[in-house]
Amino acid sequence: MQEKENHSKITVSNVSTWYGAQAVLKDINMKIRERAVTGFIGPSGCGKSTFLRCLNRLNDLVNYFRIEGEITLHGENIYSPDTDVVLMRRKIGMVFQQPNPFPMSIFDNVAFGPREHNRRINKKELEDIVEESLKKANLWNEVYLKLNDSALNLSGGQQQRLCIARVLAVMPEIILFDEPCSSLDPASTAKIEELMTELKNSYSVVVVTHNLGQAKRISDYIGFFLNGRLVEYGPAPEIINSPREKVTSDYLEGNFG
Ligand SMILES: Nc1ncnc2c1ncn2[C@@H]1O[C@H](COP(=O)(O)OP(=O)(O)OP(=O)(O)O)[C@@H](O)[C@H]1O
Repeated sequence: MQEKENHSKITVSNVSTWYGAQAVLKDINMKIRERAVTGFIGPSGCGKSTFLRCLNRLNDLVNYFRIEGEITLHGENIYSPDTDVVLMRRKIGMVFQQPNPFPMSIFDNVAFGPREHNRRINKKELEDIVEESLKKANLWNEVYLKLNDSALNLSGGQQQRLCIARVLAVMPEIILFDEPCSSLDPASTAKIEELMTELKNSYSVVVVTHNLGQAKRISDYIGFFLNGRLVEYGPAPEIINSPREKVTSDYLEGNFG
């Protein structure tokens, strides 16, 4: 079946990675589509998080990490020595497994990035960005009367939506989610899934998930990783209903992992 033409934002070419002597990712090639949810699945330890973190160079923080190959955003290699890493990470935001709000007010959490970006931003501009970001993260109605309260007093699910608002406030193009619901209850999980589905109208969303049900519910494209290789990648209905590889169907049927 011919794949529907869709613009891609990120192109990954021949990416292999190592932690010290341990090879983790092996020759990964893929294009990540614009305005779609791309889900990465696979058993524990297969390299999904490592790969996600390659997409905004978070592994740079590990000094024994090494990468070969190329990852381009709009045709520019993000691993080029000329890359402004701070600017690149603003375009490619990340939401982590554990909600990690800063120990400051709800307002200041969302205002943090825009203030860093533009020291002379005025109060009204900042208030508008905070309101808009909280609305896009479906949190505004729950917090607009207590913007000066500590973010740490919010529930886990609210904290995760605050972290999403914090990413949105710096106007990213791509949002990476690393198992964003693994610490949340089913109701909070449903809200984050709904939000990811809404966000794809304006952003490219990439999500690592252990939860196959979640991958099936929200993904437009799915990549199945095993032992550091991208075994299969394509439109979600094809991967779910007629995977090419037997190992993919075994995983989807819950036979391992
Ligand atoms: N900072 C690190 N230092 C050394 N090894 C690491 C580091 N992070 C991950 N690894 C190793 O790399 C391999 C892939 O891990 P990774 O977390 O990317 O897999 P994963 O598929 O996301 O797993 P999980 O689903 O359990 O989170 C594992 O063997 C892991 O131990």
